[in-house]
Amino acid sequence: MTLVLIRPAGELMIKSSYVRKYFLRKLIANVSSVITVKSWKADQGYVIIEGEGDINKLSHVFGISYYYTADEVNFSSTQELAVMAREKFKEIVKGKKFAVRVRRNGKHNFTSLDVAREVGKELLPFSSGVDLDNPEVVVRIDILQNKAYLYSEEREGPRGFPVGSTGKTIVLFSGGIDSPVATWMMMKRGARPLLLNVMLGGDIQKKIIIEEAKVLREWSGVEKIKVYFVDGIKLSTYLANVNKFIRVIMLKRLMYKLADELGKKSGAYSITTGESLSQVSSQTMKNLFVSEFGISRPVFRPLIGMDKEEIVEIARKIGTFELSSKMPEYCIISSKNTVRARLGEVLEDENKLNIDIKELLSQAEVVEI
Ligand SMILES: Nc1ncnc2c1ncn2[C@@H]1O[C@H](COP(=O)(O)OP(=O)(O)OP(=O)(O)O)[C@@H](O)[C@H]1O
Repeated sequence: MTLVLIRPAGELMIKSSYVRKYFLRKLIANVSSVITVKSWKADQGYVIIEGEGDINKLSHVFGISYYYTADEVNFSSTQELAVMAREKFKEIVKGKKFAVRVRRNGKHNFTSLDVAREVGKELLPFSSGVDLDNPEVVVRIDILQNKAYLYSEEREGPRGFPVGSTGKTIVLFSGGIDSPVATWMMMKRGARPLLLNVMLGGDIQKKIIIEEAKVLREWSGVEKIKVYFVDGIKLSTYLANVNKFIRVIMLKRLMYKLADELGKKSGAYSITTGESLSQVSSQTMKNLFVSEFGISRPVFRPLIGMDKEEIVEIARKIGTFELSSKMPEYCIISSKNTVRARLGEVLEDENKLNIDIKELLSQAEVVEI
């Protein structure tokens, strides 16, 4: 059995005690999906877990700032603690420049610096000296009242809120580079994503999307991810009669309407897209206004202010970039697209289409990952 310490994201810990407990329960549920949790307790900004498994997997659990394994010791004086720290760390600092970092919670008649000095003095003879700025090894001690946790390596978590803690969002998911990143960013804020794809590209597109959803699933803890595949070819036949300059905007409106309807059915209160301002002609401010006009759910666009390089960097980090790059160009609805669609004209043409969004959605194929 290993002792795992988690420092939850700061945002989570400043909530009122009731709300904090809610978030912590979600966090532990998601942690339990990647390691075995035998027991856990929350103590002054820490979650202390007795468990086992591969703790590297905690790097994919939102809501964690830092995580590490540690030894727990009881102590009654700083001298006693320094001796215990010497026994644990003397081999690790051997021949190395080291630093001692102490964090302290609770009431004590000593400071963190007092402990760092005493531990430093004990370890000095085994090491090649103290270097506070560029140490080769760091000796770390977290003090919680009369207990101390000794460790040398702390790992950074992804921060954010636990997935599933802040509600569901319908993601318009094309499977290109942007929408997986937008999904991940909403998951980072605790949202559980339901992916909606308007299938215009056939089996290869579908296969890639499922693979991308599997990558995102590695970040979603206990929450499964559903993908809804809507028949896009059927949808595009309706668009054949629409003026080619507004065809793409019309398609976008229909996608938003599908997402709104799915949100109604599944209790999701928002829609997420991978749009970034003016990246392509359908993403000008005017066209975004026309696309989402009359949609009842708020549309979240986590990438709105990012450029392509920034988006690609995140896609690489989360592991979706390779898959997105394999996405073939599919069925061009129109290559001529206005940058300033007129709302009146679009709404008028939309009325003539007479598309049954509910029926289209009810025929969607659903894959759960
Ligand atoms: N076939 C589709 N099914 C569902 N949503 C889509 C589809 N195509 C586009 N979208 C949504 O519209 C957004 C903008 O798509 P667009 O094709 O204009 O730009 P993009 O830069 O290619 O986006 P992405 O990289 O996500 O494919 C996408 O991020 C996604 O949210």
